[in-house]
Amino acid sequence: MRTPIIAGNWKLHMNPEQTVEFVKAVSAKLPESSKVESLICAPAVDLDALRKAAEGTNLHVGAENAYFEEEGAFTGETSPKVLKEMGIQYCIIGHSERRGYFHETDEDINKKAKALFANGVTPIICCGESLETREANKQEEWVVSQIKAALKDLSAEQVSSLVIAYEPIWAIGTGKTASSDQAEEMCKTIRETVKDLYNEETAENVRIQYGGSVKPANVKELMAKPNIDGGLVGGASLDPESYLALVNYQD
Ligand SMILES: O=C[C@H](O)COP(=O)(O)O
Repeated sequence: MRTPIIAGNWKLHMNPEQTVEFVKAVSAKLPESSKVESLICAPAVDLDALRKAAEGTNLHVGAENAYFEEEGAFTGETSPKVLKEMGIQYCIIGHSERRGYFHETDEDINKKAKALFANGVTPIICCGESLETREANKQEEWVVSQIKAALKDLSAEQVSSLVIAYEPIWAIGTGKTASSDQAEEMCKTIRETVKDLYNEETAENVRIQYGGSVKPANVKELMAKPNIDGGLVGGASLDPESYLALVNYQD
């Protein structure tokens, strides 16, 4: 049985003080981790404050990006080894904003996944098509190719434990959510791709999130779909009340 995972992706928002305030506001009302995993992925500059504030609560902590090298002359990058040392459990990789603005390739994302596993941090691997690709009805082949590239040479055990986030680019921050049927259709395709690449057990274990204008008003419908195991939420994760409504969608 897959435990649902609702993750906030704060992007370039929040400072350490706001982070501590946020955790204070949500910590008493988070669901049990066995019921729903509540996660916040924060900017690197907030991670220390977030991890300390979240200690002893049901809030899990993740980063928004990491480099594939552990140390060296790589100005401005974040080390997966240091994430582990800081007690960070998850790290988003391959978000469409990283692919688009920072020119990250499928190969980089595969290297980052391996570096995170080498350091005991669980990757959340993002994939998703542009509006142009969807209008050309090529979304399935696009996403399948991103998944195959990202998972290259990972073991079945590793893939069982990671998280995949399907985020159609046209639905991010636009208020235009994919319909729950569109989201389910692609999450199902992703699970079938994992089954083809590995086996049934791995496909049953891997958790697949949908991201793109997820809000308290639509989370329940999305989470009711059999292949959607969670949400990766931008805007609606910044406000404590809205975040609590998302993670407590079962109530
Ligand atoms: O990682 C989160 C996604 O980019 C979705 O962002 P959004 O919920 O603001 O549309």
